[in-house]
Amino acid sequence: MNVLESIIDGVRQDLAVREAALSLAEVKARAADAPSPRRVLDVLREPGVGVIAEVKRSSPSKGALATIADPAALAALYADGGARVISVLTEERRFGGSLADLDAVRAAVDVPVLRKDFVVSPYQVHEARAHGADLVLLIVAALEQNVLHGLLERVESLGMTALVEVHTEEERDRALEAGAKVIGVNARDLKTLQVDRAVFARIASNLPNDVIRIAESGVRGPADLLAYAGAGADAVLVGEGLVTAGDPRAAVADLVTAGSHPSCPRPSR
Ligand SMILES: O=P(O)(O)OC[C@@H](O)[C@@H](O)c1c[nH]c2ccccc12
Repeated sequence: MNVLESIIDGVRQDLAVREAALSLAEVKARAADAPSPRRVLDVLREPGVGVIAEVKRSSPSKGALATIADPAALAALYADGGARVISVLTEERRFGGSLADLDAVRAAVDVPVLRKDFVVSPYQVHEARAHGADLVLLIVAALEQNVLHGLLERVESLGMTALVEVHTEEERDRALEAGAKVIGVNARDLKTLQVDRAVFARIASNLPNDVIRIAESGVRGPADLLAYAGAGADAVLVGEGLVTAGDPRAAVADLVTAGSHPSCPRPSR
């Protein structure tokens, strides 16, 4: 079993517990009662390279990164620093996240919020909406093509936006075939956990013009943002570099400043 498969194993076990506690019908009813999702595509198309700031306590590759006793306070600092979107990991076993974190962050900020998890079932999509998510991550490597299609349609039918994550050319083609409007290229291979920042340039270079491109993982500071910008990124998704920063607001602001400076390479589309 590779790392991704073993993470998904645990995710399915935890999901079974939640499904036994709360029916799909009840989750759907809660999702229907939730305030409407925000319009994410417009936010991601604003000028300059955007920053998606992640609430991330730990990871399978690095172990514990930060305690984050108050995820709402961290998210508020991120938003204050100029983050366009806040990403909240809700996977518990490897990343130390929870749906309670998502609730707390949702209540603390006005910017769009991403539910970052290993989504394999429609239940999790309705759950994301019920907890106020505006975006949902779908990882192509974790999904059969027909399941990817179905989940993407469900995300959009609830008014949310799918961030469709790829790591290879084949996965990129599958994301496009499924109708992805926002594609995240993860520099980290979830099967081996190795980071290779060059993957973004290779995979993002021949995406259709109207697809929004997010560079995920490995951003340590403004220089990495500028490199991804030069390869056509509309936004970068940053976790470790922000949760380990002494001043997360300033760390986000430094990235935002680099991404909006006139010398920053702009997506020429
Ligand atoms: O901490 P980093 O290197 O800045 O990476 C953030 C983000 O890209 C990473 O957390 C991530 C990307 N795709 C994922 C899928 C599941 C869990 C986590 C992720």
